[in-house]
Amino acid sequence: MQCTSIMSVMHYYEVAPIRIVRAGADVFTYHHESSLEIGHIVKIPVGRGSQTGVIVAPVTKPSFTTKPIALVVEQEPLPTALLATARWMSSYYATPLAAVLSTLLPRGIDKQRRTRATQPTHELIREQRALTPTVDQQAAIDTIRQSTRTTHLLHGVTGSGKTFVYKQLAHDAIAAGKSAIVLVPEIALTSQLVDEFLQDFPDQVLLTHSQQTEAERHGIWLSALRSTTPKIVIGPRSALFLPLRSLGLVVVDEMHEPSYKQEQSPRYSALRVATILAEQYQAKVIFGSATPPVAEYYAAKQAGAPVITLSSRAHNRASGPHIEVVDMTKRAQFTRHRFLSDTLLTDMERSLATNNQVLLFHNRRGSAALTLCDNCGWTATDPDTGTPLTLHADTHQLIGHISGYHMPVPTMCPVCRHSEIIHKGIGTKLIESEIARLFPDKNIVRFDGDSGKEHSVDSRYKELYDGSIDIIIGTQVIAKGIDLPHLETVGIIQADAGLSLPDFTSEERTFQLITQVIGRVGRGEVAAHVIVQTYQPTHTAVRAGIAQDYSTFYTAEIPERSRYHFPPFSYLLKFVCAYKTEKAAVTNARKFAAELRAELRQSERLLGPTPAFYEKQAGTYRWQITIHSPSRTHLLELIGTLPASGHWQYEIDPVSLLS
Ligand SMILES: Nc1ncnc2c1ncn2[C@@H]1O[C@H](COP(=O)(O)OP(=O)(O)OP(=O)(O)O)[C@@H](O)[C@H]1O
Ligand SMILES: [Zn+2]
Repeated sequence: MQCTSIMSVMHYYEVAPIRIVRAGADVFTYHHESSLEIGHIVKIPVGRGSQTGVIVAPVTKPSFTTKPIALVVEQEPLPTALLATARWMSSYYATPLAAVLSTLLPRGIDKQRRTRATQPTHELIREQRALTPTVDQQAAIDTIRQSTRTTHLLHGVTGSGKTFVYKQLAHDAIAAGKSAIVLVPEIALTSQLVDEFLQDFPDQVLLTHSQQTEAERHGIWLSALRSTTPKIVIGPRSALFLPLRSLGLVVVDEMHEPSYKQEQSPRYSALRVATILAEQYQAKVIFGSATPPVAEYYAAKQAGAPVITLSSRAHNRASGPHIEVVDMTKRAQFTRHRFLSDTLLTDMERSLATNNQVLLFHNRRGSAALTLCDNCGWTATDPDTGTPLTLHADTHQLIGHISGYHMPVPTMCPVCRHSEIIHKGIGTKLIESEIARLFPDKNIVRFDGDSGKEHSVDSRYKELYDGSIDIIIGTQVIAKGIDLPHLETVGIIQADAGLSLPDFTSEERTFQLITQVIGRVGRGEVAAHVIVQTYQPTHTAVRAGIAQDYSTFYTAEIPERSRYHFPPFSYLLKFVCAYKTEKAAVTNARKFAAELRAELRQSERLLGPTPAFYEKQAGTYRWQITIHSPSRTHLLELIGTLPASGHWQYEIDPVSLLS
């Protein structure tokens, strides 16, 4: 009734819309006739339309007139810890709160949906034995249990049994009535981890992954929000944002993986967000890896965060593999095939004869990296990016992996009309076709960015585990984390392939991949072999990778980072502009660089402007400027000097300077 509503007290709230309403404004004031809580998701009128928003604070009646909140979308408010984390992300990454909230909340949050089952339908695959913890594992568990710190780095060599440590600490969290989040770097590793956790926590696992539909994601989000019992959440970086009532543990498994950095705005690091979230909930975080990023390792030590080491393999009969290095410049080792050495082929044959598995790793997709004319040197390049096109022989296409550009393979040179078009370099598709020719009766499966959903490690995990796939060929997708009992021979086709990329993390990435791939074997009772083929056997990243020697790599890499002002010694800020013409890109980049130089401090360095590695993209020319600074705060201030135009993008803490 009219008069009672006048009599009743109005409540005023700051509401943060999940779409940007006006640049620079994160919150707006609205009123509601009943009392609401911080974190309530509501519908608010904005202009002529309506928007979803989140209540961030109660306020006193303002002097201006306010509009009413139209509707409360969810009875259960968002956990305040999650909201606080969102606000932290907004300021730490200099990103509007709306952009953060729309990342945090599921799409179609205001839709009414039929409720559905959220338990993963997963048939248990891995054989479970009751494990007695090793001395190292028990010590790690005890240290983390007793620690009063938030973040812990679990540096455990490949096969050291980090999963067991995670599970024990997850049991602790559940026993205390708190949830746990276990992050996996990509869907490839989900099945294995879900299997491990479902065995221990059959009714409590909530699984999120990138291939779920909008409705499925929403369903899982709601069941987290409404759940009164603790859950084990398993998923990619976005799993951090499930609205849990309580949280006792966050695990970031394979913390060195680049997928923990989001590449669209907000360009956040799941590692940083995990720590902030855990602080809000008073939970513990474990970053696990056999190859922690050197910058993270250094920072953890500096901050006095516990660094816990598992230095040997967990399985009592695991002896580590026998490793052989093949120098690719010595062609006498390649009498049977041009890139599959005699040693590798012999070892493959031996494993296959005894029904054991073989894994071949190569970090290049497609069939060949370079297509060129043997007569005049013309190279097939992507008109959008200026970088070489990759041959995909199965579809007779040349494809740009960044732009998606494709064209049929030319039968003659477009410049000199010569018919000798040659293809150089090795890709996983070429390896697959060669292996299929050499081993025609074997079950061969390729896993890489081209192999599609039905050939993902996740969907074919059972065949990988039980050994019915004989030969596994793949890129970095198969390099990490997987634990396969029948795997006996591992071949690295060209260990130095990644070193040619001009990026500050290329060597680290090469070291990590070699270490991780070798670590796929020698984990159990099978006496395993690894054959590492490389043109650069003496390169530090290659040598330390082969020796599985983190400390050698770390000791060599840290002074390099210091000398060239890279993390952990400097923070990085990258500005990239995109213009229709090269001239405009150069002129504007130079102009902004001059403005930035005027703001620079003594301890800071500006590099550029230079053409971006992918100089041409989507019909624009891209130029970039990089700033190295010991002060992250000052870099955030520099973002504030960005010209107000749609031509510029910035990224703070980039993990690559190439994209
Ligand atoms: N205490 C134990 N006793 C015997 N076997 C164990 C023990 N702990 C783990 N294992 C076994 O050792 C193998 C490796 O364990 P896990 O996959 O957890 O290694 P990881 O540390 O995660 O390695 P990676 O870094 O390569 O992923 C698994 O097969 C696991 O079942
Ligand atoms: Zn030519």
